[in-house]
Amino acid sequence: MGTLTSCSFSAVNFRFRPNSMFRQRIGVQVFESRKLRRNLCFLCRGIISKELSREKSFKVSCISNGNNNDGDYSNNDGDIKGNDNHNASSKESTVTTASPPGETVPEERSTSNDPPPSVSSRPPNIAPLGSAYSDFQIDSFKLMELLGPEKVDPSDVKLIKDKLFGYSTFWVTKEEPFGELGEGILFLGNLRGNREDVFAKLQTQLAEIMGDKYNLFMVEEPNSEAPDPRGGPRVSFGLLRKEVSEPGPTSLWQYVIALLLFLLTIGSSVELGIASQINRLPPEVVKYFTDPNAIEPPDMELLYPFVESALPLAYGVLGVLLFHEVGHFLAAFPKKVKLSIPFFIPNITLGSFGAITQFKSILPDRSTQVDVSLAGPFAGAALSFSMFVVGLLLSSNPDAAGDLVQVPSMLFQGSLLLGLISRATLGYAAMHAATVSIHPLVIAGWCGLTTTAFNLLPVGCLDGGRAVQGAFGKGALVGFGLTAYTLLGLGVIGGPLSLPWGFYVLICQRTPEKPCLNDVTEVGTWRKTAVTVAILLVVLTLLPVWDELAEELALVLPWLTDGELATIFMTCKTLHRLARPITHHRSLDASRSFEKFPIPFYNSVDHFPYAYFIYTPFQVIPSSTRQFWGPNDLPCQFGPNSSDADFPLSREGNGEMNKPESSLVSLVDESGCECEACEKVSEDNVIGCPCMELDAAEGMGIMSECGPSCGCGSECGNRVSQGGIRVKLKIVRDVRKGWCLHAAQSIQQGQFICEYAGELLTTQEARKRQQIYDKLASKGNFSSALLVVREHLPSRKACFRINIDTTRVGNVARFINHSCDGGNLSTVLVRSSGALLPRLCFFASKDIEEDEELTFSYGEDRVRPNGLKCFCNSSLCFGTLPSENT
Ligand SMILES: C[S@@+](CC[C@H](N)C(=O)[O-])C[C@H]1O[C@@H](n2cnc3c(N)ncnc32)[C@H](O)[C@@H]1O
Repeated sequence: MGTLTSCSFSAVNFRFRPNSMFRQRIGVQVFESRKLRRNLCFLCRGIISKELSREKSFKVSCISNGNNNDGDYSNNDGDIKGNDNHNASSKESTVTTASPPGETVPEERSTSNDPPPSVSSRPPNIAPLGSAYSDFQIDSFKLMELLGPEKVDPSDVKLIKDKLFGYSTFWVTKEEPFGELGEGILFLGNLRGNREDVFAKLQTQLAEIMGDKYNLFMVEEPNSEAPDPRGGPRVSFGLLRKEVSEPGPTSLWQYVIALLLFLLTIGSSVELGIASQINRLPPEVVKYFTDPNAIEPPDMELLYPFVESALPLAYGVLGVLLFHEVGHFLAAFPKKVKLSIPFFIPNITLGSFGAITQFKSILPDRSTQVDVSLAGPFAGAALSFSMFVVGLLLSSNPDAAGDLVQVPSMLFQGSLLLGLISRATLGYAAMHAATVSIHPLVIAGWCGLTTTAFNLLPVGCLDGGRAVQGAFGKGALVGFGLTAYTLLGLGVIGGPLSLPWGFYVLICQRTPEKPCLNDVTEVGTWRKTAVTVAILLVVLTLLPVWDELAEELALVLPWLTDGELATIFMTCKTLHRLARPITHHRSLDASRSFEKFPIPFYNSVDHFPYAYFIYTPFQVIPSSTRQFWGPNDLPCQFGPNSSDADFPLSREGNGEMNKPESSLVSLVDESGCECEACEKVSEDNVIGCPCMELDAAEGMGIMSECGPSCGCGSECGNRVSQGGIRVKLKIVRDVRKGWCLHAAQSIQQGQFICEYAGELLTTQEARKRQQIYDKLASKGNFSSALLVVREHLPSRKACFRINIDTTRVGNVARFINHSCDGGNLSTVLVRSSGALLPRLCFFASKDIEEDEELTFSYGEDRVRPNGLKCFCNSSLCFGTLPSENT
């Protein structure tokens, strides 16, 4: 975020200066090269400059090998001259400075009569393939010279040495090349006063002598063997042309790119806002987001209704970006440091990775470098942290309940610092549930703080890298940078974003910042402290809670729905590894150990490992509960083997189920049966309800069992359907019908199979749900299991209607498919004495072989003209599945 750089985008200022001799020979190539350069993208410019740099260093090494005495051409001042000119200019740039009395001059300095390589560079005269090759080689060198950045004028060097430096300021003893491509001059020598005072004086005098032509840098003397006698490092002064050392203006197409990136960042921020509402999104969209290969891309119009509610989060993310950039600009303005427009980097996980902002002028000193670098992230972090804390407070405020979104609580384990703050605010219990409801501001703040932390990593020209370079020097940055890269590479910090971020930095932000004008004066203690604290906070923010995470995951994962588990699966390798055994375990027993025998899933046709639903062995009232479904050996205190107090649906020791009997009465439509025939019966007071015949036609038997009002216990022989499933079953995936219930053993005619257990709904709720199910089923990939049972009162004047929905909460009966010939199961309405409501149970209507599919007839009516296609394969198949008006 708001990362400042002058490296990646800095255009090297090249000037074409052909003289007559070369104008004709290389004019075309130069023109082509310049044209090419204009067409290069701004990222490629860096590469080009590196290529030139390599060429340059080769050239310099040739000179140092002693091939500098008889070159054919010279370009001391950047122009191409003949031999004589070369000699003349060589003389011009020769160091003739005499050492003042008493001053020690190193031997190699005092004998330095050769001009510095940057001033008198020339091509080698090796011509192994003859003169043509030699000409070609020389042309290449000259071409590079011509394309290279403009050098310091030798006449100016002489003037500066004569007028600028002296006994009272700095006594020059040697000159060396300076700058990325050796285009400047570095004056080495002895300091004659306080370095800051001398530097200020030299800068003022330089402006007087040369005007605005050059920048003067104060840098540490390279390879100095001893410190300065006045304390601190020995210094030297570098001279660079202004147009070479300062980045060029922002071009039109850079504005265009910045605009495009900004629009993309708005898009990615809105996308983050939509993704944060994962619990509200249509299931097919969630499935597609979590596993894009699993299903066809859903209609993205489905997301339109979520855009509006995504905006607050998007505004939060964009607000942090804005604060960050404003922070940089506010710190840069008083110091007259110019900044470029920000190039925002969109990112779908955080909304944005921040921005790349270029320095458009040389920084005056290292303190300014620290201040401008830290101001952006500090401003962004201040806003992010405020949003984060306010969001956490709103998360436990009942008035804001409507705005909350649910996220897996384990996501808070992704950051040690933010996780601890969240736990302190939301409480231990909330953070240890499977999901936690939070205000979108928490997500915006979290993303802002994470992005800020990433940008404060001490690497290259990220904000953190530049702050470390300013506070502790370039050497320290190398050490910090290597550590940060290693931690990112190993995934120790940054979680799933560590690699994308590492690549982003390597590609766009790896080069350290250029030196400041005064690159020697150290920053004060408080600035060093601020940088150190910032780096510490970065590590604490990006460090996940590994030990605790593993412990938490063991508790949390089995409680997640399949969609949530799939999301976790995709997040990172560790979570993938931890989620895999849960998925495997789920495919082993659909009943979550509630039944006597495990009921496994088998799928050889597609990739679905199991069907997700909440298991209930008996009828229940609708509730938004969560269910443990993972390996039993996990350290979980809420599993199926736990006490009833912990888990309301657990099996009692005697095999009986806890049934919420008393509340079931309210679910019955007390107005009686609302079917047309029954209504007629009530009005006309005619005895005999045609519904009765309908039930008889459906072949539904009625059976009485002992129940709560009987004195007998659970061992009584007249409680066949109350002891749970006693036959081995399995669930097999079929390519056309979806999941199917099969016998995993041979079953005799008349044997009890299972109850049709699920949620008991009011008729109003049943109708509402059926509408939703029909809509989802019409789009494919959805199977509903809502059954309506009508029972007539003995008076025959009315009938009760019971709606059992096993789609979301149910038992294995939800996998029994329809067969037009009635299948091999019969449905029986079982009434237990003392129980208010009957239960729908399945018995084998014929002998069933092992592996045979268990089916029954869903009914005879087909009221919908375009009903779902039936694949029962029976000779009586009607072609479509039965349907009636719910
Ligand atoms: C109670 S569920 C049965 C389990 C379902 N097959 C599953 O995968 O969850 C009823 C749904 O199964 C499918 N189904 C049941 N019997 C079928 C049949 N004979 N042909 C095609 N689909 C059938 C329909 O999608 C129906 O809505």
